[in-house]
Amino acid sequence: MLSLSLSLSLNAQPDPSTWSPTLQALEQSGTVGVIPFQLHLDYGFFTYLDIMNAIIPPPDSKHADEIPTGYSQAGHVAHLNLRERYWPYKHLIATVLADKNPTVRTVINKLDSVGADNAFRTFQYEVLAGPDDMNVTLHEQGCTFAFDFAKVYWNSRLHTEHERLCNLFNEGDAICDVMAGIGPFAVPAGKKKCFVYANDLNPESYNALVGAVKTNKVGEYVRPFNMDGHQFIRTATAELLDTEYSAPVYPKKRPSRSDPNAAKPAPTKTLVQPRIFSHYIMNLPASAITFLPSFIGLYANIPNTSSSDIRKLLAPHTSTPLPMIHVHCFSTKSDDNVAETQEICAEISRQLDFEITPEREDLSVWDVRDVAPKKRMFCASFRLPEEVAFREG
Ligand SMILES: C[S@@+](CC[C@H](N)C(=O)[O-])C[C@H]1O[C@@H](n2cnc3c(N)ncnc32)[C@H](O)[C@@H]1O
Repeated sequence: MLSLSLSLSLNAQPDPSTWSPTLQALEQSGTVGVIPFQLHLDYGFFTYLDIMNAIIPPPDSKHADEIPTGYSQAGHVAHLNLRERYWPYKHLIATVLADKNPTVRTVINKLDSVGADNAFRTFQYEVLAGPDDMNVTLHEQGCTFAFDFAKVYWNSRLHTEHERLCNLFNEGDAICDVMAGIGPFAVPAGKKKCFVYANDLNPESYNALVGAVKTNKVGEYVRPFNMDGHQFIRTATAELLDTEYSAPVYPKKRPSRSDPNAAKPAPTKTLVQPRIFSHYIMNLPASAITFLPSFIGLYANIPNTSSSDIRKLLAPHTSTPLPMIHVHCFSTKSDDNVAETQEICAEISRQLDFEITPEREDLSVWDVRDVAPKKRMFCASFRLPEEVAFREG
């Protein structure tokens, strides 16, 4: 905690020539009187920005950036990404940030860009203020997540994207989350009573996901896996086709826990797990598009199940459409995202060896967020083409 105080006093015989013309006029007309007064302002009075503006030299033409106000927060950890110009002030910035934000206990500075050299998207960091405690607990979409921020990927700035995709899912849908991390799509989808197969290659993410499934009581709906995503797309698809499973749905109001004699209420209905995923999510923007070849011949090469049997599970034989694929990726930035949409479609087409055009009715390219001055994150969503899913080869 810093300490800072400032006293301002008007002396007993103030010099009216130093006053503003308005104050002089008001005093002369007798409307106001001027008396000695001492104003004591301490550290608590000043905001983070007041203090930074007073301490950090103003930007010059070479450094036109502003005082660093941006940070992201995961539980009690605030995560700065300071420009070089602010490095000499980093401990001061961090201390004031922690002092001025009651929910921040630890402030860290990122030392490299997320996952530049690391498949699990974790990062090197230094602690600038507070204890080196990266075990955080946080809440998103009414779910609780506890994890070691040093060992798994997390980004609070993706909360609207997590929510946007979860809003597309309906109760009883089967969802395949190929790079699930600690479960910010999977666990809320499970709360919505979707049947989720959730996977992450990072064993630490998998462990945190298992914990979140337990904490949020979604074990009947979410199954965690720990394997490579390419393989998972195929094994999860085959396993779902081969799995008979249903989950009872109980009335919302459960009897009081304090009454040991209260009987468990009867289920109001039973949800039957579908044999076909409605949605595949692939949030690994640096490389998820390169996982698309795993969808080629997805339904043509299932052990012990012929593709004609699978066709019978799908429209037009039933009301089940082919799955939607949501693949995250990076591209450049423009005002209208037109060139980026074309470029993303071209890359998807190349990976699937099947043309996906921007005009396609089932295609959308969603602008998720800007991640760097010239870099934007997108989510391309499209329905898996029948020709791709059933391609023999
Ligand atoms: C950008 S994070 C997204 C995690 C989560 N979906 C979210 O929104 O927070 C990407 C995740 O992909 C995982 N990952 C990296 N390579 C993978 C692979 N080959 N197969 C499966 N998961 C992988 C990482 O461990 C990381 O948790």
